[in-house]
Amino acid sequence: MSLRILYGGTFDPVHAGHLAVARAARDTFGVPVHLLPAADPPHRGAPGASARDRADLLALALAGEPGLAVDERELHRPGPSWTVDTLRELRAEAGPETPLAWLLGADAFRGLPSWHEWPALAGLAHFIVAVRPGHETENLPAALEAACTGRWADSPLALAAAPAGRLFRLRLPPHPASATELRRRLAAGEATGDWLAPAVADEIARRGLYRAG
Ligand SMILES: Nc1ncnc2c1ncn2[C@@H]1O[C@H](COP(=O)(O)OP(=O)(O)OP(=O)(O)O)[C@@H](O)[C@H]1O
Ligand SMILES: O=C(O)c1ccc[n+]([C@@H]2O[C@H](COP(=O)([O-])O)[C@@H](O)[C@H]2O)c1
Repeated sequence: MSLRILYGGTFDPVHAGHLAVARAARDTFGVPVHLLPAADPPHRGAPGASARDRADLLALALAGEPGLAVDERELHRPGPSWTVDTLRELRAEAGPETPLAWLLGADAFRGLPSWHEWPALAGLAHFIVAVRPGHETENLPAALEAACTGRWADSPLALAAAPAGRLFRLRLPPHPASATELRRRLAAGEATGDWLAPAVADEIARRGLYRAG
């Protein structure tokens, strides 16, 4: 059974760094990547745009991109969008043998021990960790280092060969885009350069999103 890659995020808004990570995973593993906007993202304040707006912008960013698709399942579940719940849902649909992988940036990965029911995660999926400027995938916090020992895979093939429990470092040219910086620029009326897809920038302006006050 082929690997299914899931890429969760707040996507507030989706930017060129997200797209670079999703494309690199698609091309490295040769399978589609499903992007899941978090309705009520845990461990952070309320997003600057509604879940509906963020999901719509994500769909615009992915239009015409082969092998990248939006999965809105977290928008249909009340309460915090815990990843463990999403993975349990996906595991129930896919069955016990299908390899599942959760894709995330190195900054999010370092925070994994604070995630809801984090010891259960490795039994549900692999983790694919994308490089991000300023965030190492080495020298991990002790609890995470202990949980990762012996699980790092050198080849993408290792993830297709087991349903869950392995880790893979996704190498790509580090991309500096950040949604926090984008929201600041949008609120200040500053140029956003090439961090936003043109259709996304147009729709943000049309809906009046991320304006100051
Ligand atoms: N430039 C980037 N390079 C690598 N990974 C990234 C990059 N931007 C975001 N990610 C990863 O994508 C996922 C979703 O990120 P998120 O939507 O929180 O974007 P963000 O730019 O980190 O936003 P914010 O500044 O609001 O925290 C996370 O796993 C994050 O680590
Ligand atoms: O389940 C958790 O406890 C948890 C804690 C922090 C982040 N996450 C998920 O990790 C993904 C990236 O989060 P963020 O905040 O960097 O956009 C997104 O899908 C979040 O729902 C999940």
